[in-house]
Amino acid sequence: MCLSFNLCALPEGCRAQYLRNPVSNHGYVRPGMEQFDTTKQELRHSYNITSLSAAAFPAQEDVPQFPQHAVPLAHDLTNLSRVLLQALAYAFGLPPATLLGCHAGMLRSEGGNASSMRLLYYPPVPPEDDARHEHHAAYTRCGAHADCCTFTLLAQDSEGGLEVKLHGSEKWQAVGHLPGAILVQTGELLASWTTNLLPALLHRVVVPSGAYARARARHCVAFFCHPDDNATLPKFPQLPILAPAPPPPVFTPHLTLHHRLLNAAHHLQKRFRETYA
Ligand SMILES: O=C(O)CCC(=O)C(=O)O
Ligand SMILES: [Fe+2]
Repeated sequence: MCLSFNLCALPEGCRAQYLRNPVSNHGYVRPGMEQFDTTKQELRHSYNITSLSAAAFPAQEDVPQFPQHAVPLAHDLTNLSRVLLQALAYAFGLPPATLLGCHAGMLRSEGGNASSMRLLYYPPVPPEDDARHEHHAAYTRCGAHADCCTFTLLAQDSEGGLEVKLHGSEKWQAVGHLPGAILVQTGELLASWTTNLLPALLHRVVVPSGAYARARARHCVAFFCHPDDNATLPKFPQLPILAPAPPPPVFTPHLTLHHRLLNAAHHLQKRFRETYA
């Protein structure tokens, strides 16, 4: 969990060599490079991992033991995703390997699959800004969005701030910390495939109120499970137990894209253009 912090502690010039590659999506994302809420400053550092090859990681002298910690974690989260993909197929009455087959390339060196693991580090809110901006309006940690993937696995520390808006609700609800728990967030592709029977989960990370909490950093690991670029989307049966289908979501800035979705890779590239400066 501290890998992203250790990376952020490096001098700016040193960090620059690890900046995110816009084609592969691999690398360091500094605050401001990726913006979900353009009305606020988003205080977030991230290291996106889309390749597990040794050359893809920060040098040992810059961040000791980076691959030794990150690679096993990435394998664990990939394997957990595989279990969930089979469970999803089972729940929808599809042959168990149907979804696995569409996600065969997760974090494989050959490419052709956009899955990624993100090590997120949210720095403390600087005290001088704290005093200047009343009501904490100028900063947020992560603006509201839904993830553009099949689903996301999220492991957060105990600092708090993650909030979700459940389908059909107008209310943001805090996600509490359960030690060892992994939150599964439905993504836009799953919503599209299931014609919104499993709507994409809107979420955000707010800066907590209270000087003590605001002066503390937050860490999180997210794994974005994506289908293979060339995957043929499976047709999900409309199961009677899940009927009636819910109405289309109220706030879905990106949902209309699904109706003219050519494939998952096109959709993702469009989202990257929208969120990365
Ligand atoms: O830090 C978190 O809890 C959420 C991060 C997130 O939503 C994202 O990176 O897409
Ligand atoms: Fe997200």
